[in-house]
Amino acid sequence: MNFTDRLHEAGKALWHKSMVHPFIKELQSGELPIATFKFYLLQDRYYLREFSKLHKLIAAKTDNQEVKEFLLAGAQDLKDVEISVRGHFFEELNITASEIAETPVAPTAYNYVNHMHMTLNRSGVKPAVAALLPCYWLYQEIGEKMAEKGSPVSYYQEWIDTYDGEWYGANVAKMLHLTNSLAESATNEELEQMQTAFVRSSYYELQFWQMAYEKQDWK
Ligand SMILES: Cc1ncc(CN)c(N)n1
Repeated sequence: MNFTDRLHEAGKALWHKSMVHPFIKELQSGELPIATFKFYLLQDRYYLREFSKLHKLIAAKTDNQEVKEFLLAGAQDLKDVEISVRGHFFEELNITASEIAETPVAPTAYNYVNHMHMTLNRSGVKPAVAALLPCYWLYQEIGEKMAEKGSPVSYYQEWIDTYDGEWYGANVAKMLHLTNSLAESATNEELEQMQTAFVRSSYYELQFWQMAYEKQDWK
């Protein structure tokens, strides 16, 4: 059993709740209000930028050349592909620069990002890499599942396609490989910290849909 199989098992119940969350169900059926999708995109813009920065921060802290190279390439890839696909959504959905500037980060997006920074600062590289993993892996599972039926709304279909493609799958495979190779040299305490970080990120992935669904604010 790979270490990532153990992680998958630990996150399974939370991942299932993500799969059946109304945000995902309605994205698939096409019933999700565009305003809810826009809210998600605005919060995810903040998230993806921080996620890309985290790749660089973790890369700066590791001596493992393979991990460093993948994280630096991953940070660039996020900008070139996922963030740029989102830029295209922003144009098509008329999300203006002032709308972006005036949108405060919502509590869950803020907490999720803080959790990853905290994991890196308190527990180091191995748990921090495990904290990044659900972002890659859960979206691949959701994208593949949703691609079986597709969505009648073109924006939603485009969103699904991002996570069902070859490029995305190759990055997930690489992240799984790196996590397993880091786990091989980890102490039991580090393995526990990796699992905790993975489960907490899985929790925040679930909360992220809910945040968008209820357009969460600080009130
Ligand atoms: C919150 C979140 N998690 C995961 C992904 C997919 N990389 C994303 N765009 N946003």
